Amino acid sequence: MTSYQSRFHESAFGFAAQLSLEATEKGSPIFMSWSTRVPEFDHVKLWDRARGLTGNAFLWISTWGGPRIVTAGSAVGIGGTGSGRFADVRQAWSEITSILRQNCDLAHAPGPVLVGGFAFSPEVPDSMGAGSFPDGLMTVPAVQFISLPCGDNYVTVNLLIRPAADFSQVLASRLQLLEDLMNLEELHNESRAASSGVLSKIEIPSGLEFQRLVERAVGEIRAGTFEMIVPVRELKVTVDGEFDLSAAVQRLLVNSPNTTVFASHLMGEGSGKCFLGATPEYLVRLTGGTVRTLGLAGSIPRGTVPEQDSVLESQLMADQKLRRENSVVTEMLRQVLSGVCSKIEVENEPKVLKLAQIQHLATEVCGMLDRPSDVGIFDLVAMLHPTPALGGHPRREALNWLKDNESIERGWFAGPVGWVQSDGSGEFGVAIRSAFVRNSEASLYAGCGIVEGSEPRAEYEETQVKLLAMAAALGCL
Ligand SMILES: C=C(O[C@@H]1C=C(C(=O)O)C=C[C@H]1O)C(=O)O
Repeated sequence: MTSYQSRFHESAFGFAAQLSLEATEKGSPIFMSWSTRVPEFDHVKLWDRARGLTGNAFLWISTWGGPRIVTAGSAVGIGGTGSGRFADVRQAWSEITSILRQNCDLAHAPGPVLVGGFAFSPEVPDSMGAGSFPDGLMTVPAVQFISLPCGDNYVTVNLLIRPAADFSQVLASRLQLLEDLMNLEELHNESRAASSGVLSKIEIPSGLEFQRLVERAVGEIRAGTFEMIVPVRELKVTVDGEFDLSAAVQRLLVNSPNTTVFASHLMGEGSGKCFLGATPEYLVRLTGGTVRTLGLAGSIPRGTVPEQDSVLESQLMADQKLRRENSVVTEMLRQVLSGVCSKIEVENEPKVLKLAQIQHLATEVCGMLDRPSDVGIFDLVAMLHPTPALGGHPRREALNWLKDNESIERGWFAGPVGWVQSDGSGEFGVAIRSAFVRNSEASLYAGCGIVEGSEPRAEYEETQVKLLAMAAALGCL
């Protein structure tokens, strides 16, 4: 045991012993979150090691700022089902935070972080079988690593301490896990058979059928059923061997500017399953009562040379159809926030958000919560999801039509994925530009906003462009 590891032991065991006495005296449990500062670490290597050691690992690295997070294992898993999945998690998290105790020798330690995500729609039957992700699953990790924007890095061990119960075995195993995670220099690539080639690629539905779906959607728009809708398609790729998830995350980080890279790995039956992506869109960011959300809709490809790129950018800004798409989304966000916020600010005009292969119209909407103690991040998620950018407008009519007409299960695609801290701050991205990977099979997804005047062929091509980043990351272009 190195000297700092023995310091970890002394400090964490001392704190736990004190809390155990208190819990026994009070006759009720205490949730311990013990943190210490550590040197800078390699997030992707840690995540890879965490999934190898525990099966349950989460990574979040965002260009929106905020913390960079890697977690390992689970101290508490919180499931949520059906349309109440957000409220289920909110309730369980508030129970945990009400019995939370952190060691107070570190003033800025982040405390426990709740990480995970939710399915796009809980109403869709699970055709992915036991391999898929649940309606909602957020985890208080056994061990977490957080890099704060100020440059400080913390490691935290979380543990539920029950009255009159022995905590020492579980704590010792969490500290052992921490030690194993931190010994990165000893990390030899666990022998996972890397994929040696693509065996098959299947479009669901076929390109032609998807274009017909878009055509039907445009017909419904003309008939007045809804104003905007976002059909999604899937690309199922099978490879020989296994996908290299660590390389995929690394590639996303390097090749996807202006996005948040996330990767949630869970133990499946007998093997792991992973949902990962690099999303340019956030559903909600909450800090100190300030809410931010993003209207991201209206897209055009990037140019191959700078002159062509700026011509395309001007076209994007001038296109009335695309501007309308963006304003439908922004208006809904504004309306939702106006129910719970004051001082709402909406940018006058969209900005152009440039990604590697595509550029989007983006309008930020922000406000101050009127009653931050009553309305929290899970309430905001429940109100905002799904925005017209991923469902349609009006919401109910659009979702009903998708349920009857879209031939895939979205799973966690386009659902909220993110993290929350014990003070209620946190962020949820919209999980697009993502894939669900299990063994040798990956499902990549892409959708497109359809409004009056949308052309099926152009929309299909837009989804092709949106699939590129994930396909390149997984090595199956
Ligand atoms: C549905 C997706 O993206 C959404 C649709 C967009 C559009 O149609 O212009 C743009 C950004 C996203 O809100 C996707 O990437 O799959």
